[in-house]
Amino acid sequence: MELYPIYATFLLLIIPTLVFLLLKRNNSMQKRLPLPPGSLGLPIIGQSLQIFRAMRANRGEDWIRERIRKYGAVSKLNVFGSRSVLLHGPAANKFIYTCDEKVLSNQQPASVRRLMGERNLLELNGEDHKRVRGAMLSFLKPEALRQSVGRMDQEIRFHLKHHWHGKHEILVMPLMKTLTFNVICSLIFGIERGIRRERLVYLFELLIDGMLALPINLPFTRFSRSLRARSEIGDIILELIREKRQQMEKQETLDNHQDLITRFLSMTDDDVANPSPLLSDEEIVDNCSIILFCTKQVFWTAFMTHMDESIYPDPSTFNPARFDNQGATPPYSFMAFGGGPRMCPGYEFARIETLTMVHYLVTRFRWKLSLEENLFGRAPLPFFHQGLPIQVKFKKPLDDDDVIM
Ligand code: HEM
Repeated sequence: MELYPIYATFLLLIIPTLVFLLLKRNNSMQKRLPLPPGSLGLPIIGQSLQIFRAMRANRGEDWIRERIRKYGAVSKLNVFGSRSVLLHGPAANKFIYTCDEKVLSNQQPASVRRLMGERNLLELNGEDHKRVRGAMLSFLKPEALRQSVGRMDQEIRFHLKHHWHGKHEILVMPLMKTLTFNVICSLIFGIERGIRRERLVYLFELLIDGMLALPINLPFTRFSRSLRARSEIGDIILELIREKRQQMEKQETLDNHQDLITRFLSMTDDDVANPSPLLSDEEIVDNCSIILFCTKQVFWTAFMTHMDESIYPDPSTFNPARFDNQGATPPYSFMAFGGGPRMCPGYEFARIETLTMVHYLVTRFRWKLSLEENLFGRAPLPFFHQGLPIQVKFKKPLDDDDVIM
């Protein structure tokens, strides 16, 4: 195998729009094929610090643009100890999402693999990828999601009642993170509100923080704290698996659509005489963890394609309608949810959650921005300065009956 795409997880956190491919290690092929232009920088460090610095100063896009200007749409670089390739544009997006996995296979940097687990969907290829993705989609496809909309709605109403009602000003960004986490905890993990949910929130923050740190595993580093958090998250999910299995054995839980873990546990392979679980416990742990990571809206694979003026004129103006008519743009130009066999399986889930929230915002609230200028940055994850404060007024408060406690 010659080129490995580093899936969005780590580097795409910090380099919107880009997919990095590990350069081939096959020496004989290297002799025959020239490497793309670009420098690899210092050993191990490569361009990592430059990228971090640019991101922190909110100049990540400029850094990438400059690199593309200097070396073209395909260039080599060295990030976090991995020799990599930066690809840009719809043709590159198409290549990444459609090419044969013998040419290009999904693989994340070793540090990300340690944090996210070897068996998460982003790591899997071929039959394993198809099997696990199929299991996940059996829960996330629109027909199945119909059964979850009610609970999503409850979580959103509960959230509005507890975090928005009675307030004059709220910070949108942290609250939206809280809401997303609670929806995922309810629908994916099947965890009730309470101490275990709160512990999981805390641990996930540590986990994500470590993914943005240099991967040095010493007792005092962010990376090592993140590894410890990952281990505890794994224990919590394993505990949930044990509890749900017991419930299922006692037939206390018959609805295998109640959450994703229960769904996974209810699925077996095709061997009718002697069926085995479709997913191992390790696969359940890794894939539930990766969902939480995915929903922290960290995939910016195509950021630079979306900012390409030749495809989307005036790209910095707020105009979501520009993505409505995808027939008018070249294929693989709208990449917010990826494409091809790795297209985001949570697309409908995210859409329903967004629409439900927007429904309540429009029908129950009026709001206006508190700051004249709401500065947007990346550090390296995207964020609004001061958390995007808004002033809210209720048109029609939710009744107590609306919220199921
Ligand atoms: C607005 C919210 C979301 C956005 C913008 C988003 C974006 C993306 C993108 C761009 C990819 C493909 C990345 C690549 O191939 O390099 C992806 C993959 C994925 N997403 Fe999402 N996602 C969102 C929400 C969700 C949700 C709610 C879930 C689950 C409930 C989810 C689960 C996944 C998984 C498991 C993958 C890996 C798919 C595979 O490798 O086959 N995402 N997402």
